[in-house]
Amino acid sequence: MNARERIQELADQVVVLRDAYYRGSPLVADAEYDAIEDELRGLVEAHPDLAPDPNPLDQVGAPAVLHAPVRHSRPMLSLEKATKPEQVAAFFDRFPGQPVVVMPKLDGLSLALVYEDGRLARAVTRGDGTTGDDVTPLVRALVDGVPERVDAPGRVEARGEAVMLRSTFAAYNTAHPDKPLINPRNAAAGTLRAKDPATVAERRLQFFAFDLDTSADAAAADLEQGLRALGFAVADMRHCEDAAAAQEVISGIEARRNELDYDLDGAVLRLANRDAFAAAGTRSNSPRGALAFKFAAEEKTTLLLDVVWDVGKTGKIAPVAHLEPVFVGGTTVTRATLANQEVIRARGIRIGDTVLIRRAGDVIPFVAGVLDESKRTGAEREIVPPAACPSCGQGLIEQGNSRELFCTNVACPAQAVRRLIHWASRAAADIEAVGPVWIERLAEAGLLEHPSDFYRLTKEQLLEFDRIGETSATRMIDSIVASRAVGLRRALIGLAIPMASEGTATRLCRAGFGSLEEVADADEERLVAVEDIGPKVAASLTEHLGRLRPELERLRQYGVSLDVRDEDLPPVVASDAPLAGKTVVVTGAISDPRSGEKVPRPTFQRLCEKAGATTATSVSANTDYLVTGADVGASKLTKAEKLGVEVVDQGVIWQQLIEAGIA
Ligand SMILES: NC(=O)c1ccc[n+]([C@@H]2O[C@H](COP(=O)([O-])OP(=O)(O)OC[C@H]3O[C@@H](n4cnc5c(N)ncnc54)[C@H](O)[C@@H]3O)[C@@H](O)[C@H]2O)c1
Ligand SMILES: [Zn+2]
Repeated sequence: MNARERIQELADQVVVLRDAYYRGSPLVADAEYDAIEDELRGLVEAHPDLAPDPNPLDQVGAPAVLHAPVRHSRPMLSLEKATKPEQVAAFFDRFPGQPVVVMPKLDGLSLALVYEDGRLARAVTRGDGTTGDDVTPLVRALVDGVPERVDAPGRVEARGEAVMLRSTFAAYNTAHPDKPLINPRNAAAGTLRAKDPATVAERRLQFFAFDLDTSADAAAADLEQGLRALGFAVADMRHCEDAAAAQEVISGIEARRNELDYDLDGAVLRLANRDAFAAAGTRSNSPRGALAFKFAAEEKTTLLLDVVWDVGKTGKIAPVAHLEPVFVGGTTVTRATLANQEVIRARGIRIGDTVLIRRAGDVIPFVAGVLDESKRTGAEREIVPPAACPSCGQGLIEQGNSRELFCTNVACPAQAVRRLIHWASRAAADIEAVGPVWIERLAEAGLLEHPSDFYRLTKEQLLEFDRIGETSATRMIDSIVASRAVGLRRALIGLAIPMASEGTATRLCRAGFGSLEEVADADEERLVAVEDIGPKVAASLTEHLGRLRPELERLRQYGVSLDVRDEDLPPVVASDAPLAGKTVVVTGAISDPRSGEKVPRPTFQRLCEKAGATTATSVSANTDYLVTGADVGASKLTKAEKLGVEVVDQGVIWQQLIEAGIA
C-alpha cells in the first residue's frame, strides 16, 4: 500500500471510530485509537501534499445529532499530546519566563458555561468543536460545581470538564448491580444525553473549570485565581516555574492517580496567565498555549479466553475472566473480575469476545464491556454459571438482585484455603512470610486446614518441600510465631464471619468485649446493644463463633492471643480536643481540602476520633453532628433533619483537625 492509500485508509478509520466513540459505544480502546491518529499525523507531516480533504485531524469530536445546537463563541478544541519529558521541556522553551499551571487531564466531557450579567445563561457541550448542544436544564439539575450566579458583569464564559466522581460511579453500580455503568466517562456523557433529568437523578456529576473568558476589568490575570474568585471548583492546579518542576508535578499526579476521586488520563500544562494563553493563539485543532501529557492507558482490549468460577472465603462463587495477556494500567493483566451473573448478562459478554479491560481506581482489573459485536464469528460461547460448587460439588444457592451464587458447605476445601489465606493476610494475623501459593501447597499436603494448624507447623515439615530451604523455613516459622499476638479485633476479622465487617470487629472491642470467647458467649441482647450490630449480624456471630469454638480452643492452646489489645481501643485524647465527647456520623465522599485528594472514610473517622469524637455509621438521636462530604444521599439528611441532628460540612471539621494539628 502506498502512502496515499494508507492515509486515506487511516482517515476513514478515524472518522468511523470517532463516530462510534462519541455515540457511546467505542469499537477500540483509546490507546488503539490514538495510535491510528498518531500514524496518520506522522504520514501527513511527511507528505503534506497527500493530506486528506477534509482532514479529520483538523476536527474535534464528531458530527453529532444536536437537539438544541448553539455555536461556540470560539471553537472548543482538542489538545496537543505529549508522552516524553523532552516535549514538556520544549513547551517551556516556547514560552520563556511564562508561568505554567499543571493540572490533571480529567476524563469526562467538556462543557462551556456562559453567564450573562451574573446569571447562568447556558451550558453547552463541545459537539464538533464549533457547535454544541444546549444542555442547560440537565446541567442545572445534575451537575455540582456550576454556580447559578457569578459576581461579574457582562459576559463570562467558563469552560471545564464534567466528570462522574468515582465514588458516585461506585455507589451507583452497587445500587444497580443489574444495570452497571461501564465507566465514569461514558456515564457522564450518557447522563448529559438524557431527555429528562429525573430519570438520571442518581448520576450526579461534578464540574471542574480550566478555562475562563471575561471582559471584567477586575478579573485576575491568573487563571486559577480568576476561576476561584468566581466560585468555580478547579482540580488541583499547580504553578510551575520550569520544566523540571512541571515534570515532578506530572509524575506526582500519575503516582496518585488511583487514589483520586476522578478518572484522569494525563496531565495538562497550560500558560497560567489568561492573556498570554489567548495571545499564543491556536493551531487547526488545538491551542498553542497548552499541552496534554498522556499517561499509560488504563483501558485496553483483549480476548476473553475463558471464564472460571472461583470460590471465595465466605463461599461466594465469582466469575473470573481468563484473558489473553494485555499490558494495562502499568502491569500485564491475565485475569479480571466479572462481578456476577447479572453483570455478565447486562454487558452481553461471551467467551471468545474481544472485551475492554479497565484497571483504574481499584486494583482489581475488570471487564468493562464487549467491543464491536459485529466482529463476532459465531464461535463465541455463552458463559454458563455452574450448577454445583467447582470445589466440593455441593449445590449452590442464589442470593439478591445480582444473583450471586454461594456454596454453603462449611467443609468446602476451596473455602478452607481461602479462609487460611485470609487468616494470614495483613488485615488479620499478618503471616507475611507464608504467601498464598505456599498456603495452597501446605493445604494440599494436608498440613493446613484450620488457622490453628499454622501454629502446629514445624520447620522439619516445611523442609520436606523441595523449594523450601533452611532460611525460608526459619523465616516462615518466625513469621507464624510473631502472628500469635493477633488479638481480638484482627482475629475476628481473620475468621471471616459472614456479615461481620472490619467495622463490626472494631466496634465490639470498643464496646468492652475483652476476648473472642466473650463475643461467642454473649447473648443477642448484649450484641445488638453494640452500635451497628443488628439481629442478623448478631445471629451470624453467634452461629459461626459457636461452630468455631473448638478452633478457638486450639488457637488458645497454641498460644494465640484472642484478647483485646491496646491498638484495638480508641486513641487516648486530651479533654480539650475539638470534638471531645461528640458523636459524629460521616457520610459522602471525603477529600482533604488542601490537596483535593480523596480520603477513605475510615481514615477520616480515625482523625475525628483522635479529636475526641465517637464515630457511628447511622444517624440516631445520640448523634451530635452529621458530617457531610460530596454526593450525600438524601436519606441521611432527611433523617438528621427529623431528629434535629446538626449537619456540618466536612470543611468545618477539616479546619478544626488542621488547627489542632491532628490532620
Ligand atoms: N476509543 C475510540 O475509538 C476513540 C475515538 C475517538 C476518540 N477517543 C478518545 O477521546 C479523546 C479524544 O480527544 P479529545 O479531542 O476529545 O480530547 P483530547 O484528549 O484531545 O483532550 C481535549 C479535551 O481534554 C479535556 N480536558 C480534561 N482536562 C482538561 C484540562 N485540565 N485542561 C484542558 N482540557 C482538559 C477537555 O474536555 C478537552 O476537550 C482521546 O482520549 C481519544 O483516545 C477514542
Ligand atoms: Zn464448595
